[in-house]
Amino acid sequence: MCTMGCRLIQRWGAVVDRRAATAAASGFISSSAAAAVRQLSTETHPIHHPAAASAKPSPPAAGTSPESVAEVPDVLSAPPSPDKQPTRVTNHDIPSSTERAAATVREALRGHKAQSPMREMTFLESVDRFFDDAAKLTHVSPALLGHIKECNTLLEFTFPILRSNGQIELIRAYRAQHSHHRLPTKGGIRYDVRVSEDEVKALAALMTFKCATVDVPFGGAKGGVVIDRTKYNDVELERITRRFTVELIRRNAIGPSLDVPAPDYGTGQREMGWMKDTYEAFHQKDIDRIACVTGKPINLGGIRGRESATGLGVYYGVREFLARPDVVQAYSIRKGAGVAGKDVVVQGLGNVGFWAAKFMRDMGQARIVAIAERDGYLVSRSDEGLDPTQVKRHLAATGGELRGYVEHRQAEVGVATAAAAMGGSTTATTTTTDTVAPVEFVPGNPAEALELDCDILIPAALEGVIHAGNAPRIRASVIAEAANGPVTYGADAHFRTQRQLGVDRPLIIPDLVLNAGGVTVSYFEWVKNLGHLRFGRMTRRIEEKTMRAVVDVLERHGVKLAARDLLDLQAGADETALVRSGLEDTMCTAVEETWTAAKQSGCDPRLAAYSNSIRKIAEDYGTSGIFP
Ligand SMILES: NC(=O)C1=CN([C@@H]2O[C@H](COP(=O)(O)OP(=O)(O)OC[C@H]3O[C@@H](n4cnc5c(N)ncnc54)[C@H](OP(=O)(O)O)[C@@H]3O)[C@@H](O)[C@H]2O)C=CC1
Ligand SMILES: O=C(O)CCC(=O)C(=O)O
Repeated sequence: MCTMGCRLIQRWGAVVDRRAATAAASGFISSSAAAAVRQLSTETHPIHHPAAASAKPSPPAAGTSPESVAEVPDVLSAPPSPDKQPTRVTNHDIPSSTERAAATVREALRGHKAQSPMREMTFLESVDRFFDDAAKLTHVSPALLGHIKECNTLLEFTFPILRSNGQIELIRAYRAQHSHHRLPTKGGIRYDVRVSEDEVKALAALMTFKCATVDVPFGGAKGGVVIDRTKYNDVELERITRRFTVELIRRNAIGPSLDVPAPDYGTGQREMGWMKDTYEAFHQKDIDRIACVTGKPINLGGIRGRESATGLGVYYGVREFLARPDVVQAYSIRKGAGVAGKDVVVQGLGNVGFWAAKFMRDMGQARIVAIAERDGYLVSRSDEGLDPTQVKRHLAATGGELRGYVEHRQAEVGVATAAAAMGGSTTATTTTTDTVAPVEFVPGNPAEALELDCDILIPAALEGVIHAGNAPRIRASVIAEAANGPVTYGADAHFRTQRQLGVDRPLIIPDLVLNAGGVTVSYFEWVKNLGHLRFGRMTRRIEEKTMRAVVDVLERHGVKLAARDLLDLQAGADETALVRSGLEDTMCTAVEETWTAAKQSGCDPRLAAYSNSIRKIAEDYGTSGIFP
């Protein structure tokens, strides 16, 4: 363990010995592995370090002007700044999975770099720069600001897994815990080849500020496993997930009161179920053990509404910003107030993108004009736009490819039309139309979709997609940050310059506010798990009876209610209704607080959200003091 000011970095090289290999070979929990974990979990690896009386503010990040933004982030080879990165200690050569991952990333970045020759800073530097700019709007002391900004703990480790072909492979993984001012720390687990130290630290910092923005009582964390999940079968993915969980257990980096993971890019309910099951195997005496992770399947203690929460929160957030006449005026929002009738482009139809698109269309009456995925993008020129559910179904059938969607729909509609002509019944998917909406598939670089003419652009895949290189070509009136960090500091600086020049710039609804629905409902799930009771279970029927009595009184006084109103009035709130109500309230409050601060400080919503959260965290330190 080494301490550097307020920052504690813990790293352990993997114990790549025969015993670990045998444990992995046996499909994970062999008795020897269990014994090893038991032994290691008794070691003390304290990760809660509020002590920071000697915290010094970190120096400003390199490249401090928009013009000096560094090269497009090469997440693998970007040189670490010496003041922040202690010498890497590992006890083995670079794992083969990391080498393969590196090759894949370099390949992907080649296309990206060809697109944007501008120099750009890393993700973490970008987050740090936003923090620094926002900090100037607060009256927090430089020393405390330094403490709030730094990542407290970084775990980096490797572990072996046995592939189905009998080969042993080393996997690299991370967990960053950015702040322990509130416990547990909280944040998702990402499975992707681009996962790196810089990325998890940036994402963990965003979690800290996001939780403060929506008043969710957690510190920020984020984890990641460096794999291309498409290259592993389900058995291998389960082994990786379970072994990763054990590596967290042995470092005291998972637990209901310590650190609570959740889904992120490349993971979902399934992985959270495996993590929970693994954690439980080692903590049977802990009555709160299922609160060790959120985003679980409902039958394993998950909560209704978590899967769609981030996307629904995105819709609520956009709706709330666009409902404000002063926002519409300040950013000259095309087509004026409201979501209805707006043209929307979505990048990434995963968990967040799908639900965001669905709610924008179904609840907001927006038109989804384009959807981008890895292999290209779909553009619709019809009045009704794209139906995200149909596109998602196609992606599921093709293993994630948009290619073939147009032909597939044509065939579907053709069959339905023929069936209808023969007097046969039509299916639910085809009753609404008998001709295929004019949809075009544009193969190739999905990033081109970001530059399409639209009202609302929803990047819902990865960070850094709107950068200094393509920012001048973005035509959207609103950029709704469903992903974490999709707009770089360089791009943001470009848009701010536009403002100074009196040119219209997009309203950027920042990630700290807009995608906070996920962690908000994770908080509800955690509370549900600690309470050991489903929300609404004790109240729904009594609410129904009370409302029935009220309706009876109204009817006795001659008030006639329509059947639909009667149903609505008498429905007691179940878990889904309560979760959505809590989510909507949280999002509305966050937008209100953010926009109020933006007006007071004369800044954009991003800096307003950062500065509000910095103030809240500083207030926590002010009242709790600094240990010891
Ligand atoms: N899940 C959550 O609750 C939350 C997630 N977020 C953030 O939202 C973002 C998305 O997360 P999530 O939806 O969970 O992840 P998913 O893995 O569910 O979905 C991501 C989608 O984006 C696609 N994609 C990848 N690269 C590109 C590209 N270049 N162009 C277009 N599409 C692409 C992926 O395709 P493929 O499957 O082929 O890789 C996948 O369909 C991340 O930034 C995450 O941190 C934020 C808050 C909460
Ligand atoms: O649900 C959670 O706890 C975390 C969600 C997350 O990772 C995020 O908001 O980026």
